[in-house]
Amino acid sequence: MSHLDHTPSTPGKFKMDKSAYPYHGGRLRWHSSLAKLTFWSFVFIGVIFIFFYRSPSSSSSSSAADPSRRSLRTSSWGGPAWEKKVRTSARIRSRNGFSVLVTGAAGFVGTHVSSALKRRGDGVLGLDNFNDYYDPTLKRARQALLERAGVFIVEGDINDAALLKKLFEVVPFTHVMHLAAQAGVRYAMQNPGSYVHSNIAGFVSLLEVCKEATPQPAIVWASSSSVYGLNTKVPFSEKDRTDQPASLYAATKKAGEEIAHTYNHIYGLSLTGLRFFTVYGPWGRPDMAYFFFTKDILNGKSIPIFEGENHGTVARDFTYIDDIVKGCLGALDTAQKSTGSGGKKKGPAQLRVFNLGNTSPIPVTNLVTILERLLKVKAKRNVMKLPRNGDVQFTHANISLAHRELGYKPTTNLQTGLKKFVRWYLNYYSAAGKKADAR
Ligand SMILES: O=C(O)[C@H]1O[C@H](OP(=O)(O)OP(=O)(O)OC[C@H]2O[C@@H](n3ccc(=O)[nH]c3=O)[C@H](O)[C@@H]2O)[C@H](O)[C@@H](O)[C@@H]1O
Repeated sequence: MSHLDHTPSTPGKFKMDKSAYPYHGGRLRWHSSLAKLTFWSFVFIGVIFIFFYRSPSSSSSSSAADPSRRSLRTSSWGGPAWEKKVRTSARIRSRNGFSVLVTGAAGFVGTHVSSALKRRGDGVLGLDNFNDYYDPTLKRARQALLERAGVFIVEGDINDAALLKKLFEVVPFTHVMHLAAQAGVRYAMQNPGSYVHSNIAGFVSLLEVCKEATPQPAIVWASSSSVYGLNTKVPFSEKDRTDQPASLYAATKKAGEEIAHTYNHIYGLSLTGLRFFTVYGPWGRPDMAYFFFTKDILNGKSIPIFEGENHGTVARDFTYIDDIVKGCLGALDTAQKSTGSGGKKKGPAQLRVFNLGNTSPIPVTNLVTILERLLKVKAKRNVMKLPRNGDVQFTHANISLAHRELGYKPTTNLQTGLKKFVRWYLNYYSAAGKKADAR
């Protein structure tokens, strides 16, 4: 029974008792019809007014019109003060530096990459729609962090072509680091539309604007280890098949790789896809297992630990955020220029895909043991069969291509990386708790 079923019936309050109306004459009926007509006219005018008042203007984020994005605000942009902020944030401060548009800048990887670029003197402008797929206060805290570093995040959606065009008018970006996406493997069963909206429509919207830009930027973007899907050949190499995705999330990332091929082929856009392997670390994503395991272990809640058929090990090639950031910067630094301009291809352009993993898969049960040691709390383990909702049993990256071409060399093992995560987690949430107590 839903709680609505418990709503008390209050006939005395809500039921109209006919006897309470003393008038039944013809004149009064005429009066009441006139009153009804006036009333409904007002309602009609009111509805029209509300409709026009609330419909988004061309300068607001289209995300607000799409409930699947769950963007919390209608952003507004434009105007001299806003343009000045955009320009200042994107200004290059080192010799041979880049000006980079980072989409998904308030996200986990986006925040780390933005601050690393800014630190070395590149110009960085962020773009993020601040949707509420997970706690937006964490995204706002990351935004505050970047603001202190001099990175401005424009609030808007990658599907907002007018906004993207405006950004390229204001700044001739040399590079785009495209990290905005609907992440998470299992959530795709709950909200498939949001994956299509961000990972496919959003990516195309961005590429359409990039291809028209003069100069065209070079684009580095986040694909995913999940594209290997049901591939059983390990370690996963870029040459392996990726045509058996196990989740819609994986399918949209795979689609992204094909879309990248098309825009490279037709328009001469330089495109580099990075297949991230289960990235973790400080300022991470609360929807990921290492993050909510930490929370639940501390709260004494049991944690679901997946295992394969016949108690088979479920393992991931967990990769620490600082290593991923180095891989992203390596990809930007080695990206060649796009060859087209104003929507026309002038010659062949670079098209690349790299694995960015750690090359040492760790069973999820070991991850939990490390967390128990770091948190000094025993986990309540609830071992269960890997549900059929998109998860694969095992990931393992072959990173020799990224090593050769990008100089990528991960140096952080899971024990060390989780130690840094736990330190951040305890600090961040104890500070947040103190703030809440003070309110
Ligand atoms: O590598 C990637 O490309 C992907 O990595 C993660 O996906 P996933 O590896 O599934 O990361 P988690 O959701 O944190 O799961 C980690 C491990 O914990 C396991 N798990 C997850 C949830 C749970 O309740 N119990 C459990 O045992 C999963 O099966 C998996 O083996 C990210 O969520 C994706 O956005 C990303 O694209």
